[in-house]
Amino acid sequence: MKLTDKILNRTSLTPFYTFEFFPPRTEQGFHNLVSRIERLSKLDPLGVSITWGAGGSTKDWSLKLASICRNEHSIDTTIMHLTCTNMQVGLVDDALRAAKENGIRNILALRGDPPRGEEYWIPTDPRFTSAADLVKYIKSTPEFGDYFCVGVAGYPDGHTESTADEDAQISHLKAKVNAGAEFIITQLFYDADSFLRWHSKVRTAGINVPVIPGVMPIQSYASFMRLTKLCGTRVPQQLLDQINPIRHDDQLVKDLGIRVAVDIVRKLSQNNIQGFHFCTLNLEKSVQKVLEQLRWVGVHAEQHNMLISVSPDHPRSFPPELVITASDAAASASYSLREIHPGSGAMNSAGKGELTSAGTWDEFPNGRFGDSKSPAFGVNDLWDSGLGVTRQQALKDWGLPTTTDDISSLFLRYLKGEAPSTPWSDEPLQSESLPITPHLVHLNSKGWWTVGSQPAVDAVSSEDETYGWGPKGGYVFQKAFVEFFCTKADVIMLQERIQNRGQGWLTFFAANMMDDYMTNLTEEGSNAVTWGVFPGKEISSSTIIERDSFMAWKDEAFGYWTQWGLFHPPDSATRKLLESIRDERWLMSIAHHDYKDSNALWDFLRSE
Ligand SMILES: Cc1cc2nc3c(=O)[nH]c(=O)nc-3n(C[C@H](O)[C@H](O)[C@H](O)COP(=O)(O)OP(=O)(O)OC[C@H]3O[C@@H](n4cnc5c(N)ncnc54)[C@H](O)[C@@H]3O)c2cc1C
Ligand SMILES: NC(=O)c1ccc[n+]([C@@H]2O[C@H](COP(=O)([O-])OP(=O)(O)OC[C@H]3O[C@@H](n4cnc5c(N)ncnc54)[C@H](O)[C@@H]3O)[C@@H](O)[C@H]2O)c1
Repeated sequence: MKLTDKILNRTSLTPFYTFEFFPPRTEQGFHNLVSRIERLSKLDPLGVSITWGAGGSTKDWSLKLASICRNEHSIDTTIMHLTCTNMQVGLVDDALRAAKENGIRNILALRGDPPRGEEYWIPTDPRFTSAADLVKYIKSTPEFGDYFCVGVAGYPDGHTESTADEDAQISHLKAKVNAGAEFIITQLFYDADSFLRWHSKVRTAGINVPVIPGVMPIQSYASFMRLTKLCGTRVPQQLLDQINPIRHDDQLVKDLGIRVAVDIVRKLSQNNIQGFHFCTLNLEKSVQKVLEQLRWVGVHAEQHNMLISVSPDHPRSFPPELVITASDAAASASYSLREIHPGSGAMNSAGKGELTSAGTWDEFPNGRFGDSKSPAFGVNDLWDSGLGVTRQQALKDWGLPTTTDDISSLFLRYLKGEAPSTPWSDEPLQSESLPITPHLVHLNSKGWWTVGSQPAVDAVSSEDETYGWGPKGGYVFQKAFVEFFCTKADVIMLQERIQNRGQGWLTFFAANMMDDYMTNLTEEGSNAVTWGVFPGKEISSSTIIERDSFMAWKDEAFGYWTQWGLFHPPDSATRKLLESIRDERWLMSIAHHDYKDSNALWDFLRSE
């Protein structure tokens, strides 16, 4: 069903809400997301939306997920995001056709990555340079025009790239509506007053289609800081003052995130905003809590709904498992660090409290890269926008390498703080890396280009400024690991040394672009390399290195060589170098399990 029809046909005055999901990185994550969406559909969202990886990078998974929502979970209002720039010729039509064949009637029409100029030399569809082009195209193509309800994005805090003032940006939004857009979903924001001011300007400008504000309950300090930066969202000082002192306590951060989302939604709904778009980050607990606290789901919702329904004959009904009692509410008020992994049986248990127990297994860990089975695994940005830098920035920061020594030199400059980033590390080294920096310098000097690492840590306070995470009063542990690109000969040499001299302390994964793979772990082998022990909780592992997560990450890691190369002409020495490295090198991850010996990994790697 078209979203606009669904909005028009509503009888309840309770605001509506939609949930946004992205296609997970791993098959297990995908499978778990499907169950998650099924559970969340019981919260009675008006619809769900599925993001589209930049340039079509997730096209098959986005379509599959949208189709499952529409056809298996009977979420008749499924919105598929679709970007148009940097898409290969024909992909827009293919995607629209596939959506139509699967009964998906709503498209969020987006521009996507900034259009690439000729300098990129890849064949992309020249018809599309902005979202307005896509809206016009859908609406003017007989095959699609009437079938799809088309929405566009709005930016209450302004668009990151735009230098235009607010009025000009609102005129641009109006141009998208004039082109045929029927609803607007907004970018995330955390200043409700500022949103209301922007919204009233939007209405004054004559934009009358539904405007659905994007709300993201904060899930972790790191993802909040990263995503607000990427989206150009202004974070009010008051919120920074609240979150900064608790940033090491994941539980308190999640609780704050729920409170902030509830406050924003409450304020907006008191000011006649009729619907909300929740960015779930593929997690379910926070959104569920927000809706409970607003009393839009649960036993209160029925009372609330009865009170404000337009027609008392048609109150919104809720499935019995969502009707929570006072004791359930008390139990769910405190989160459990318990990891209920899929397959343990808990995922399938139906009935009262189902959402609470089945949905929490991956709330924590939310550490460095989490659990590959989690639908939320590997979320670095919301739509896979890749390197996230402009060509000018890439040239400025990473130069024009033509030899492998130039590459080593970039990595060394990064480690010394002289280069702000590498394609694999968009932020400067974290303070935890300082004690191991000389070792990293040594590895990079010999052409083992490191992309990630951590030092060994033995029972440091969970409140420690550098290493701490999780609730207060706990202790955290880390095994040393390092991940780097090297030659196949290096992988074979290290494999032999690990086997002959590692005394069982070292495990590794290595793979190349073509999925050739080596490890000394068994098929099911898994390494928890970061864990914490907290009062009254089970042990929590926040970083696990295992086959699936490594293989998902290595695809991304090799993809960055390709994306870096695209900044340079095909015949250039730089492009050729980057592509040959991508095609020939391996990515290797080595962990040392003796976390009590902080030098063990580094001594091993230095020994000849
Ligand atoms: C709710 C939401 C969902 C999203 N989902 C995805 C997703 O699934 N996948 C993905 O890759 N990205 C997604 N994005 C990100 C989006 O692709 C980027 O923000 C992109 O940079 C801009 O897309 P747009 O559709 O808003 O572009 P446009 O509306 O085309 O605007 C792009 C830029 O050009 C400026 N501009 C263009 N024409 C004019 C004009 N005539 N006058 C003035 N300014 C102009 C705009 O102000 C803006 O700065 C999403 C964003 C939002 C808010
Ligand atoms: N299963 C896996 O093997 C897997 C899966 C996903 C991600 N990853 C790794 O996780 C990293 C991304 O995780 P994150 O977003 O939490 O990263 P992060 O920013 O937290 O960095 C992780 C750690 O690596 C250090 N680091 C950063 N750049 C480095 C470099 N060039 N050399 C050595 N150390 C460096 C940082 O200081 C930090 O201590 C990737 O770089 C990758 O190494 C691994």
